[in-house]
Amino acid sequence: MTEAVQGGSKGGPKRVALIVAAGRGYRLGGGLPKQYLTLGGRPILRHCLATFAAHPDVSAIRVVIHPDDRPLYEQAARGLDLLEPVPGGAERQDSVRLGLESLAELAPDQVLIHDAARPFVTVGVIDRVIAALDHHAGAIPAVAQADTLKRADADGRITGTVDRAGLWRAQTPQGFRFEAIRAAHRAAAGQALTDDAAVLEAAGGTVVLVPGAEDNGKVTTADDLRRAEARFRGAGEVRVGTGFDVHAFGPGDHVTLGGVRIPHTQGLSGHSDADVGLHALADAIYGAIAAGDIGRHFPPSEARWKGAPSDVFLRHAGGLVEALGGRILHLDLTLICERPKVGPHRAAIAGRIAEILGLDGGRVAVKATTTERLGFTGRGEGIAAQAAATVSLPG
Ligand SMILES: Nc1ccn([C@@H]2O[C@H](COP(=O)(O)OP(=O)(O)OP(=O)(O)O)[C@@H](O)[C@H]2O)c(=O)n1
Ligand SMILES: C[C@](O)(CO)[C@H](O)COP(=O)(O)O
Repeated sequence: MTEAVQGGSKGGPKRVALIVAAGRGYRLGGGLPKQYLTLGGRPILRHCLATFAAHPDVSAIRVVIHPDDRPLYEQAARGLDLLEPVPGGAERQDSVRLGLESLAELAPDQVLIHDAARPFVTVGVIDRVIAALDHHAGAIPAVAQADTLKRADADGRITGTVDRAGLWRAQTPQGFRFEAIRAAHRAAAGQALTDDAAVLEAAGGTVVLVPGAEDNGKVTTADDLRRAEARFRGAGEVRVGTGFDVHAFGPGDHVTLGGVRIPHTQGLSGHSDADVGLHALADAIYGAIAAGDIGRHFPPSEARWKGAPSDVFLRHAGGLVEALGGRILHLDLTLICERPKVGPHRAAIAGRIAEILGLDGGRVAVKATTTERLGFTGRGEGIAAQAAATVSLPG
């Protein structure tokens, strides 16, 4: 992604997600910082990155990392379109401040500050924070305190019962008008505040609560990690989707199939790069998660998709699966044409598809067939593609 930030897909404010991932995870213990531990087959950090990356109203994402974690970060961010990460500081508050300073040159209107250690953030929670920012300088998701609260001394003897009325547990993403929170963080440096709402409050700003989600908990202790892992062991389901697409031949000297440029005596005509293979695959993935089709997400009526490389569409479909906490288990693509000959390019196509989606090569099958000179593909009028996507979703 370029270092210039546009508004969301519907226009409107430039809104950047700032993910803080520079902590060491001392309370959880173990070798690897918790945000890089594997949960459901992916690093914990990857889960929230996928959700923000799939959100249409988030223009860009920056992650704040510990300098020692660069290789771990690269692995977790593989295939996602993110801003260059920046180094964090000793405390969360320092990491947020440094992240905000790094964003200043992009001049966003709003920022959503999120803990990498909250993997189960949902589009719904993000939407509620964003909606509140229309009317307020700051908004955070929170859940009401449901248990009776006790105060105790160092020996565990109760010294009082705290009235829980009006008490809420703060979550992230915490959303703010950018300049307000940046100025507040500068002013609060050295004050040791545990969330960004407290930083804006200290500067006299008003922050409102929106409904959070019990599932949007932070992985802090080994128990939290066990609970998070249990979610993925639950009764998940496997879904299969199919996709089909056709593009007609037109003038040109190459076709793009499965993300690979193949020299040919004609091109394929279409609004985008007419990559019939990637279109069929994207539709198969959308189908598996009942998320509409490629035309709904990327309407041909919109000029910005003219000539677009189709890996954008495929990555988007894969991102939606990730945002649901799911995984693509297998893709099977069949290209149907007399010419060009697909065989010599099959491995390159499979490799490119796996690269776009961050999959192991063994999870992508590419096949080709002719129609024995019958029908429109047989007459050499165009190329057709059909695809199947097998996807697992958490229970
Ligand atoms: N210096 C720090 C400390 C924390 N964080 C991030 O802030 C989030 C919430 O912090 P917390 O759960 O306290 O994480 P850790 O600081 O890693 O945990 P611990 O206090 O147990 O070491 C995490 O995503 C963490 O990576 C950060 O970016 N920089
Ligand atoms: C910001 C936060 O996630 C709000 O609940 C939380 O305060 C950060 O974690 P920490 O454990 O307090 O550092």
